[in-house]
Amino acid sequence: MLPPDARLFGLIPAAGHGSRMGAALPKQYLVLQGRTVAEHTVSRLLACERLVRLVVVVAPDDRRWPELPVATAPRVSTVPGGATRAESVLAGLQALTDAADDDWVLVHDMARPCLRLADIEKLLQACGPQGAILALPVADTIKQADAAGQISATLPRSEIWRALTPQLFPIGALRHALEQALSKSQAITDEASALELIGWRPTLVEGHADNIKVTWPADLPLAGFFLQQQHQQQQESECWQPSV
Ligand SMILES: Nc1ccn([C@@H]2O[C@H](COP(=O)(O)OP(=O)(O)OP(=O)(O)O)[C@@H](O)[C@H]2O)c(=O)n1
Ligand SMILES: C[C@](O)(CO)[C@H](O)COP(=O)(O)O
Repeated sequence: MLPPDARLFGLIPAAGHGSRMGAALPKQYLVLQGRTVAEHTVSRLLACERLVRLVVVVAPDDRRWPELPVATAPRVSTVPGGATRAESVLAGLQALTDAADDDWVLVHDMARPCLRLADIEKLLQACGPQGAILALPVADTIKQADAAGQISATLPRSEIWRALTPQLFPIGALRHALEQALSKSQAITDEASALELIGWRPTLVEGHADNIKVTWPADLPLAGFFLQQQHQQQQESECWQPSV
């Protein structure tokens, strides 16, 4: 469990340009259910009342972010990102000047707008001393491919999980691990892999399958469906009255 006396900060890497989406604007500014992906995602994190404040890491040439209502939320601030996700996350950590090394940070992709508050709370509760990440066990059989696109191995499915975000770590440890990985030009695609490189073994916490990362064009209508489904479920639960 997150240490009761530790403060919790949020960090959203949002400095990417969404090349795989191939849209006319960065995917975090595409609209789903009447709001941008960015507004959905930031709102999901701000729903966590334990979050002291939230740093959003934006592209240095981002002119859209300041136009969003969430940009003026009291707990939100921004910092320019870098050329890679890891550099952007490190820039966000360096902006947490009011945080101590033993405070904790929740890193969540701006591209994951369907995150549930219940999953954030589950992560905070299940977190071990070496951090934790939301993840999903895989249902399909996993094949490893060779350079020619042919099967080179079938991996043990019971040991395979798909990493999601948020990913939760002590701020000092994450900053050190990212600095180490970047100084050695080690390719890392999530925060946990940087900690693994310094020998940490973060805890895997099962999340929900609707916490998808909007990456490809086909992900957009799916994320829209999940947002609509979650909104409907919330309305039904608010209207539900226990029978006396
Ligand atoms: N230099 C970068 C690259 C990515 N990200 C962020 O990291 C998250 C996950 O990255 P990804 O889905 O790859 O986003 P993009 O890099 O924008 O997408 P693509 O790789 O298709 O260009 C996104 O919220 C993205 O904005 C970032 O902050 N800084
Ligand atoms: C962090 C992540 O979402 C875990 O699956 C993923 O690694 C991000 O990868 P991306 O290439 O930065 O989208």
